[in-house]
Amino acid sequence: MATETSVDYDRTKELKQFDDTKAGVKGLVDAGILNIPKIFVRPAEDLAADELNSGHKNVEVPIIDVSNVGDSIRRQEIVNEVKIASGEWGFFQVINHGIPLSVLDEMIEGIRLFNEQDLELKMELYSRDGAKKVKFLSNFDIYTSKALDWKDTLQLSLLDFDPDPSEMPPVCRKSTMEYIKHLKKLGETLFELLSEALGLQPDHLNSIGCSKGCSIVAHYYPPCPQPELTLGVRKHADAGILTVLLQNHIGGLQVLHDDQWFDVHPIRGGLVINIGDLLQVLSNDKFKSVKHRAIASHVGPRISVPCFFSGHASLLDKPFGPIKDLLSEANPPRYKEFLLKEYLAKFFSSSLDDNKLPLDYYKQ
Ligand SMILES: O=C(O)CCC(=O)C(=O)O
Ligand SMILES: [Fe+2]
Repeated sequence: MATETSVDYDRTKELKQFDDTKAGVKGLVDAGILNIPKIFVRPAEDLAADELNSGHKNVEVPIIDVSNVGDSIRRQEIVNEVKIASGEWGFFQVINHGIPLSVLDEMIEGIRLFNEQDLELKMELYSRDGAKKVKFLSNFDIYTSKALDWKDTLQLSLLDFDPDPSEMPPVCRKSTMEYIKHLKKLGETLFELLSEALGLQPDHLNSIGCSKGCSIVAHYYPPCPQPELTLGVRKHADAGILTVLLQNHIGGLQVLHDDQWFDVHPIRGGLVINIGDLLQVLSNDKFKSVKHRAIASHVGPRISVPCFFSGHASLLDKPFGPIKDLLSEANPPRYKEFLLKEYLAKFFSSSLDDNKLPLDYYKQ
């Protein structure tokens, strides 16, 4: 018992020392470390378990070409592809979605510049304050996780998709504002397609507020000297409604499908879309929120910019559960109704390592 306490104490101290630098993982790499600190090393049993199910390569996460989505025949085909991908994989990539390549490239470049600017400027934003709309940090669950992830994050909460530009970090302000404008439109299109894929009116998910608010969580994964000992992001499912993820060319995102990890290969100009826990609930399990992770790598930086659509703030106090129009005697609700604010509080107070997901509390 005494030993356990002293081990815990040392770990807590190390975590705090790392946190206090406010320099994140990039700070470690800039200092020239050759061995990753212990706080990033995954438990031996997790490392061993990975050996069993790595690397099935001959099947790809579905790629959906959404050009001509306004053409009624093509739209039906796209809706069908979205339905199959959302039900079987929980993941797909979209291409020809209408966001110009220059906007995507500049968004990634803005995040690179943010992370590579003078440390003093980044440190000013380093915070764990949940109320802050713009903040920089490493590992949101730093003090509760089994091992830290090899990444730093810039978090931007965009309630109503209408941020005040002056709150954005200057170095990525213009690129982010431009990207957000396009993202809002793409979000609405995706929620239309997903509504149709569920057999609902096209505006159903938009009209309940699904596309009305999001958080952009831009990750910067520095090159890692011992990538086999850690991860970029641990295995988890996304807690929101829908995630739209932009990534640079490095790769590393993997999806769990049939108990195997599959790489999500970066496609230039493509965006990765995945169903979050809340859309699994809304769809009464027709769509799957699937576990995924990002591996660490000797090469980098990898940059990824997930946008988590989590709905309009007005949803927070209303009962949330499977969409009533989808329910019948043959398809009874698989979740009891809950309040989104309670669900989110559960998510943010737990760690990505927790076996019991917030969603499990409401399963019936
Ligand atoms: O960086 C990635 O590709 C994945 C990030 C992710 O899954 C997350 O932030 O929830
Ligand atoms: Fe995720």
